[in-house]
Amino acid sequence: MLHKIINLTVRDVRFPTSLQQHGSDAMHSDPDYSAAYVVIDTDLGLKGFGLTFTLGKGTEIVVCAVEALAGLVIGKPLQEIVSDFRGFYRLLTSDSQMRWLGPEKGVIHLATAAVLNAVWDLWARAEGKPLWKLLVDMDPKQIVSCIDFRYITDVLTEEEALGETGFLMHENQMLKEGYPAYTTSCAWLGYPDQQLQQLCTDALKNGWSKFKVKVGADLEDDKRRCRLIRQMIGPNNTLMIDANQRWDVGEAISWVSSLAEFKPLWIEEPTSPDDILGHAAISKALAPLGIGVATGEQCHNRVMFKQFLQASALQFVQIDSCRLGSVNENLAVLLMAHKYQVPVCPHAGGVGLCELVQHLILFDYICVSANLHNRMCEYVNHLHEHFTSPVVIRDAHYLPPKDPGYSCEMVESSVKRHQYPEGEVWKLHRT
Ligand SMILES: C[C@H](O)[C@@H](O)CC(=O)C(=O)O
Ligand SMILES: [Mg+2]
Repeated sequence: MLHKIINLTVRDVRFPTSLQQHGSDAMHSDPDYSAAYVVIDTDLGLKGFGLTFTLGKGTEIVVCAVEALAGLVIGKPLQEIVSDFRGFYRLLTSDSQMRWLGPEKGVIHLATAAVLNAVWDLWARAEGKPLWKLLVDMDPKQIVSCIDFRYITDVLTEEEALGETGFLMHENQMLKEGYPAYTTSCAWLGYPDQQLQQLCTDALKNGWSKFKVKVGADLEDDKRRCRLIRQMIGPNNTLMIDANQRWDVGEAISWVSSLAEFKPLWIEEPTSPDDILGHAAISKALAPLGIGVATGEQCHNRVMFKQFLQASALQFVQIDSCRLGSVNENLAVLLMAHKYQVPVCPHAGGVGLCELVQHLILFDYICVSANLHNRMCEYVNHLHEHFTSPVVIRDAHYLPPKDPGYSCEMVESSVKRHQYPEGEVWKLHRT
């Protein structure tokens, strides 16, 4: 723990996923899965790796924001950071000049996530544990000491939070069976029906039973695609639909009502991610149809999640390891979701997100929720080969990672090839 941070580098790493429409949805028709990839060096040689997920062009802006935050990290001993992690989170999010860019939202918060993810990775490596195990082994007081309770004490105080964690059940069950997953990889919006059918057939053979379909661009297309998938997966498997913020509130209600015959468990991001009362209205209108509302991948911070929960505006909380202020802020959301008894189903559609978020949901199950009803973690099957400790999926379950850290170290040759604009992959695509 005597490691002192002596340097922080950040690189713009992009994958040309849009060429084959991987990751496409009703609002993001050309998504190049990308990351602002952070490496922190320490005086004793140990490194920490972190990232935040972005799409193509936006990455360069996040890289600038990470560079702006670097000065707050370099020179700090790891021990000093983790012995007052709440204070360090505040230092990064409350800098009196940079907070004007957020506060705690947008580019500056994505950058905060990248930096803090690297610090958590460093801490877990220093302890020789995968991050989920580092969290599970902490006593509840230490967990709670990592959380900034500013703006959420009307819903969750520090004392209450102590009572929401610490069951320590089911670790062995997770090690044996893993955490249930669903797949989004069969039905990105830009995939033709034939590809969708083929991918769905393969997924069923590989034991998948929960599927998410992108919707929202054209109602007739949505009906055809949902019918196709429902016919293939049968009545007992689970279907979810995701509109990526395409509709106004009234439109969301009528559009989703016309897809109700396909029995989706949830409609994800039906409207603007900032419209809490709009989500509440949609939730209320769709409840009689048995369809819940899921959101979170573009929910800025714990304060927004608090209000979504207070307003009964969502029935599934989708935490994101790179949108919120890293583990610290995600812990706050997990504990608030538990208080409201709303299931957490993490978002993972992006590069590195599966690798990261599996740690958080394992902690949630083992120490907070102890419940698997209507709970599952998203899985997408792209780009795992670029990580040194890629996720391991068995029978549609995430197996707990064993390597020390937060699983987001990238293979250095992959980083070099995909670095924008000088990597060889991008030289090829620009000629
Ligand atoms: C642009 C991303 O692929 C997005 O569509 C992911 C997403 O909404 C999800 O995984 O859910
Ligand atoms: Mg989504």
